[in-house]
Amino acid sequence: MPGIPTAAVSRLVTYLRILEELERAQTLTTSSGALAGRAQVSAFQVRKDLAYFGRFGTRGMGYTVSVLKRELTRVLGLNRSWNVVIVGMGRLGQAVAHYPGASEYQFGYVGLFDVKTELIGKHVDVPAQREQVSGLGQAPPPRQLRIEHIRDLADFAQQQRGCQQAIDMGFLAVPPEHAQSAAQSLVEAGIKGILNFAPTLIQPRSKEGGPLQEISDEWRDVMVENVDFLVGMKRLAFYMLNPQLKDQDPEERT
Ligand SMILES: NC(=O)c1ccc[n+]([C@@H]2O[C@H](COP(=O)([O-])OP(=O)(O)OC[C@H]3O[C@@H](n4cnc5c(N)ncnc54)[C@H](O)[C@@H]3O)[C@@H](O)[C@H]2O)c1
Repeated sequence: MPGIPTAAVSRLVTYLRILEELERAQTLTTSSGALAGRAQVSAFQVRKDLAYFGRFGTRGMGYTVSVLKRELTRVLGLNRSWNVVIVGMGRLGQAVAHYPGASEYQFGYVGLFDVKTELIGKHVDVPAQREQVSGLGQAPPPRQLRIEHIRDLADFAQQQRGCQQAIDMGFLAVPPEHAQSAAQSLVEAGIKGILNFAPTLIQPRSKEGGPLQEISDEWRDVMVENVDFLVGMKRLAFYMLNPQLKDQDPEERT
């Protein structure tokens, strides 16, 4: 598959959300025009984004909502479960742990880590993982997880692998000055996906003695996604002051 623009993948998430709303409203079919209207992009853009992954509709007939929803769920990898640990159980870590939305997409918290003595051993309610992606069933009651010390992460990850429950992702919710070392702990524990909430860039470690761009083995294939709501606020401020500069990306024009 050729490289796919990040913006296209973000839009797929938006289309999936729209399809879920359509399904809740018991709408059976939709079209690229209708999806485009709700997603505020062009119909051409919707067709182009979907075409990266295959053919989902019938020309002139549009899309069956349930089929397109199922296909986008599959394309986005949301039809399988993802085991997640949260590193940093301060204000943000606790809020993320409690938020039930992630479990609707099979993101299940399996471990919570921190360094603060007063937090270690504390139990935190996390949402139970849903068996089905449909999100229509009754939410199961929450589970409790114990906050562990970050130095126990590698052993914990190994135990998880031993029972076929390998950790897929780590959510990094530590202060920026600790983000790099916490990311290193995740990577040394064999975790390949990092969702970094700290306002700092995580740098892959280079091979010892090698050139800077030569990534060390444990960092190979590690994916880092940065999440920062302040980026959205700054962009909003810019466009509020410069509304005439708000335009679609060139690739979004029909
Ligand atoms: N992306 C966003 O939109 C967004 C929003 C809010 C906060 N943040 C960022 O998220 C991070 C956390 O914010 P907060 O308000 O929860 O901070 P906080 O101080 O309440 O919590 C941080 C926690 O990380 C722990 N910690 C420090 N070093 C650690 C390590 N090496 N391993 C494990 N745990 C460690 C601390 O003991 C503390 O409990 C900050 O970097 C903040 O800037 C991002």
